[in-house]
Amino acid sequence: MAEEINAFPQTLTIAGTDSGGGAGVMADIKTMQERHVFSAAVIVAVTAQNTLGVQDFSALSKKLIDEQFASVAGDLKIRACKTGMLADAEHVEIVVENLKKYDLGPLIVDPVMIAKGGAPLLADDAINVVKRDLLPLATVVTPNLPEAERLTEMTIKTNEDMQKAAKQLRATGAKNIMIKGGHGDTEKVTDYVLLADGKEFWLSSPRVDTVRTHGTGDTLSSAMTAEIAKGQDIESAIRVAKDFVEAAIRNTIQVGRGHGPLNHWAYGEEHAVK
Ligand SMILES: Nc1ncnc2c1ncn2[C@@H]1O[C@H](COP(=O)(O)OP(=O)(O)O)[C@@H](O)[C@H]1O
Ligand SMILES: Cc1ncc(COP(=O)(O)OP(=O)(O)O)c(N)n1
Repeated sequence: MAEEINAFPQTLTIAGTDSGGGAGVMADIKTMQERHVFSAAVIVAVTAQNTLGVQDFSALSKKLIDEQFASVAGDLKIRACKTGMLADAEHVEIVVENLKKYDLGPLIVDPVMIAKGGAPLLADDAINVVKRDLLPLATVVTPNLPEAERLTEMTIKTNEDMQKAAKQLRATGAKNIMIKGGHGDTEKVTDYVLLADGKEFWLSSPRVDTVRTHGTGDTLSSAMTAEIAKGQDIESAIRVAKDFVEAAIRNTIQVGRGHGPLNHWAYGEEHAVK
């Protein structure tokens, strides 16, 4: 019997690299591997980065980015994709063009703007381009609190503010919204989800007292992408992703002297059949 070509669930991350291994494409691929999907990558930018900060970065040429999209789309069957660091307005446009050109499945947009150490990973003038051109393509958008504030031009302090911001983000055309509460200072971290059908829910877990939170957003959005590629509905994918990142933060690994990376094995080990 002939084997079905491309039957195995395949995902694509469209993002920047992290030489320190904790965030960006590196966190995405580790997460997707742990969630048992195959992951391809279109590199938009290369960063010189470690747990202490971002020392430098450079975005790739349009030609090389277009060629990466063509190579991936010309061979693999991508069932879900995600975006991360997109650097500037020009590169957001390049990515949008390619997302419209190829069928890469549902799109999860992690609107990465600033690294934990404070380095900007998206130029200020790109924020409007993200809102206008990228968010309308998004199946899910996953801003953290500062990103949601920039995208909505709102101050977000309360649960009601999160609900209001999510509604405003839905008006951009993004279908499902998850506002992440990692940057708050409450005892519990609470994320807010507003689904396309109007259903809303909160995901709350104890705040882990650690500085080792480098790549949390990447890990969450990659786990979500993987579950969607396997055919899970959006709500289930979001819930698995939250549990996955929570286990990865809670089961600290000692790597680096600053904002250390997560433990991408943790969820798998906690859920292993013994
Ligand atoms: N200290 C923490 N303890 C537990 N969960 C956290 C912690 N920090 C972040 N999270 C969770 O990690 C995920 C990513 O959130 P966040 O850190 O806000 O995103 P980003 O990495 O994009 O800044 C969210 O689900 C959030 O609730
Ligand atoms: C190359 C690259 N992409 C994304 C990020 C930001 O990752 P995130 O998950 O938001 O984690 P922190 O930077 O907040 O730790 C990055 N640093 N580098």
